[in-house]
Amino acid sequence: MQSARIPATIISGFLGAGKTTLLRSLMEKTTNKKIAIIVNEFGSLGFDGEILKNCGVPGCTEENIVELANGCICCTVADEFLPTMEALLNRADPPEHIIIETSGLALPKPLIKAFNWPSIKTRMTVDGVVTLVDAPAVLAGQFADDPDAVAKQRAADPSLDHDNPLHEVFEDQLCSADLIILNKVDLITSEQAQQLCQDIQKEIPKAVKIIQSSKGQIDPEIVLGIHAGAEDDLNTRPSHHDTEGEDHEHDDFTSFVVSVPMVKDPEALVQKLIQLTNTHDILRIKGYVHIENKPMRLEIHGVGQRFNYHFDRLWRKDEQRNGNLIIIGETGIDQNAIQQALQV
Ligand SMILES: Nc1nc2c(ncn2[C@@H]2O[C@H](COP(=O)(O)OP(=O)(O)OP(=O)(O)O)[C@@H](O)[C@H]2O)c(=O)[nH]1
Repeated sequence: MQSARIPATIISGFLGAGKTTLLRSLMEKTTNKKIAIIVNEFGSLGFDGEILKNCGVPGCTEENIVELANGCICCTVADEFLPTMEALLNRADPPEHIIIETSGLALPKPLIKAFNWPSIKTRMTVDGVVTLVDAPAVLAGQFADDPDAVAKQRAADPSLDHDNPLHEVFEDQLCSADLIILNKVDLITSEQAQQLCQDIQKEIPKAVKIIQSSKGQIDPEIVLGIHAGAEDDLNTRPSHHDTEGEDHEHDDFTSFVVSVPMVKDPEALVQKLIQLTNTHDILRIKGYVHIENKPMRLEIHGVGQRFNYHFDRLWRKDEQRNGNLIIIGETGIDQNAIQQALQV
């Protein structure tokens, strides 16, 4: 008799939608199961993994968290993802559930397909693809297509369907989902949330449950235990990756790390970052900064023009108090100008 397959949950959602926050909340609330986490990042610094390892939740240990940084998981499936999964499965004491946080730019479908790889197909199944949506970002039109531009493009080349790479990633992440979480509803009205749920339902080809949340506060029973078997159900999940092959949206985005000297006033730094976000095509900023006379490091998050920060932990004695910010933006962004602006 074949033994039960280990379920895996894929958490998808655009940059800054709240994936790490949800993951942390799921780990906090799930104490009866041995969960392993795979965290994938577009940038080269393992920032999300660092947050989880420092969050103090008992299940979030070094051993349980595997980081796959430097590229989107959907492009490195064979080289990195599959060996990582095999290593987890071959542990003497394998996990009972695996949660994979994809990078905000990853297209979920190639990852779902990887579960049909012979070495893991008989031992694992995709329990569900959960896609987080940043409600205020959608409301602000961040993922909107420009219908006129699309029409013109289609006339020139019928194989193209969109002019906005953000929309393509957004659409792919929605179309792959078994469950959609409209997150950050604390920042919008309930009428706006309802309207967004209706708008999202129109974007996707099948009926998918959409739930609302703030800070990823959701009962883990809803998120873990969907029993979708997504790898056997690929045809209902249309993706731009199906037609574009390896040459897909990631070419439109870039990521780099800027070092930031010690800062006197966090608020002044945030104002500068907002200004940079207004003048350059920056989508996401995250990292740690050294604040003058403060023994703790400052964790900063910028999602579009919305920034927040808090002191996360004491600098360690053996640690250089280097400030580093990961910047993710559209290709062609002026890295030198951004780096220079942050040196003063
Ligand atoms: N107001 C509000 N803020 C939220 C919510 N969920 C997450 N955030 C904040 O949004 C920022 C980004 O959250 P993350 O959980 O790091 O988002 P992410 O999707 O993991 O980000 P990437 O991995 O960079 O794509 C952080 O500052 C969070 O505190 C929410 O429901 N409401």
